[in-house]
Amino acid sequence: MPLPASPGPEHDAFIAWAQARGVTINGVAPARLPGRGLGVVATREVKEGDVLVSVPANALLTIETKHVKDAALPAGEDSTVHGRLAAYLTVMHADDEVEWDVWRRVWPSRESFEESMPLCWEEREKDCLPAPARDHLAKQEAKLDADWQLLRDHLPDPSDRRLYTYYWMIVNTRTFFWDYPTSTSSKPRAKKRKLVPDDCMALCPFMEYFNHADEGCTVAHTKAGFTITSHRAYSPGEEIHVSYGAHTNEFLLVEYGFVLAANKWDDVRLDPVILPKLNTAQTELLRTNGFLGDYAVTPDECCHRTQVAVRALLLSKGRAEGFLMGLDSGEKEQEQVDAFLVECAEEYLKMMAEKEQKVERLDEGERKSALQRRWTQVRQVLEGLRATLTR
Ligand SMILES: C[S@@+](CC[C@H](N)C(=O)[O-])C[C@H]1O[C@@H](n2cnc3c(N)ncnc32)[C@H](O)[C@@H]1O
Repeated sequence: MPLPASPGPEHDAFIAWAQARGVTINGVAPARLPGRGLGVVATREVKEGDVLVSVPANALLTIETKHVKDAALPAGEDSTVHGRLAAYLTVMHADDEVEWDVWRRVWPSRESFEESMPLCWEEREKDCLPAPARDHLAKQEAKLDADWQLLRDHLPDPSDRRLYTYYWMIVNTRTFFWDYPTSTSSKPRAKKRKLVPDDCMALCPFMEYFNHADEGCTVAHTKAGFTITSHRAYSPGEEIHVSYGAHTNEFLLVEYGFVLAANKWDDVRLDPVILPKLNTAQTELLRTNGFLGDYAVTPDECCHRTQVAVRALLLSKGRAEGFLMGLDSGEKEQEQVDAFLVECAEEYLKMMAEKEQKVERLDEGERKSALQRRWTQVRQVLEGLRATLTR
């Protein structure tokens, strides 16, 4: 594979700046990749176990970084790391002197986020998302709104929600999990603070160039900083990924603005057809046992939660409980359960036809293509499942 050209002088300047801060880059470089913005490719033969990138803790941008602390943003209980980092970036937006100016010059534009991220879509476009993605988006909107309400008065323009949203998405899509927030302070033995996982965030120079795949290089961190180590061999010119986590395509669409063509973690949730069928007692049985919702299916199988929910619908409370508690293998009624699941798949296929028509009426562009891709995948999963269960 030919080696790609540098994506531009701003990237060369950023890499030189990062290296001067102790970032090591070994056998990889950023490149422009169709449909994925920038990504990382191998510049030589890479072997499994090669350390490709290392980033020292003092090169990270976290809420412990001195100039972030100096911004003196509210740090009370309700203030999230996500919100504060986004506020810091917003405060610095018009400051040309900021030391990391060269870094933000390699970030995607506001316009490109606004195309890809459902958070910025119009209501009629959001309405075309599958229900579980729409629910996830509502939670994300609530988080953004809480951060915005808490921090807006500390920003240069408290009415510019659009700019704050841009930096909030930068933090959302470009940070790595970092739970040693005090390691950049002068106290090396400082205890690890207890943070909720959502709040363990650091912007990591260069590492953020890596795109996601369902399997990728190993990302590790210690108090000293991060390393990215190859999990397999790569040829020169080949794209190298990290995995952002075991995420479904609907999670990726809402959190990162894309869906993967091949994703071993993907599934379709049957919630929109199963939940409305449950009566109060069935709902209660499932809720009290932690089985309400998230009824995942793939073309080959239905998850245990789905098996439990269908038994709650079809069997007596006692028998459903027996299965739920693992006292009954459930084999006796498996055929009945499978037939019911085929009906659910068919109902979903009928229901989604209406959504697909709505998608067709949207303007051409990235948003419509992402929705079309997702609904095609949903259809393939449901048709595959129907074929498996009627075989
Ligand atoms: C950490 S950044 C990766 C670098 C980014 N592509 C860029 O141009 O700077 C994460 C963003 O990259 C894009 N991305 C990551 N993995 C992708 C993939 N497999 N396919 C398409 N876009 C991807 C999404 O826009 C995501 O929000």
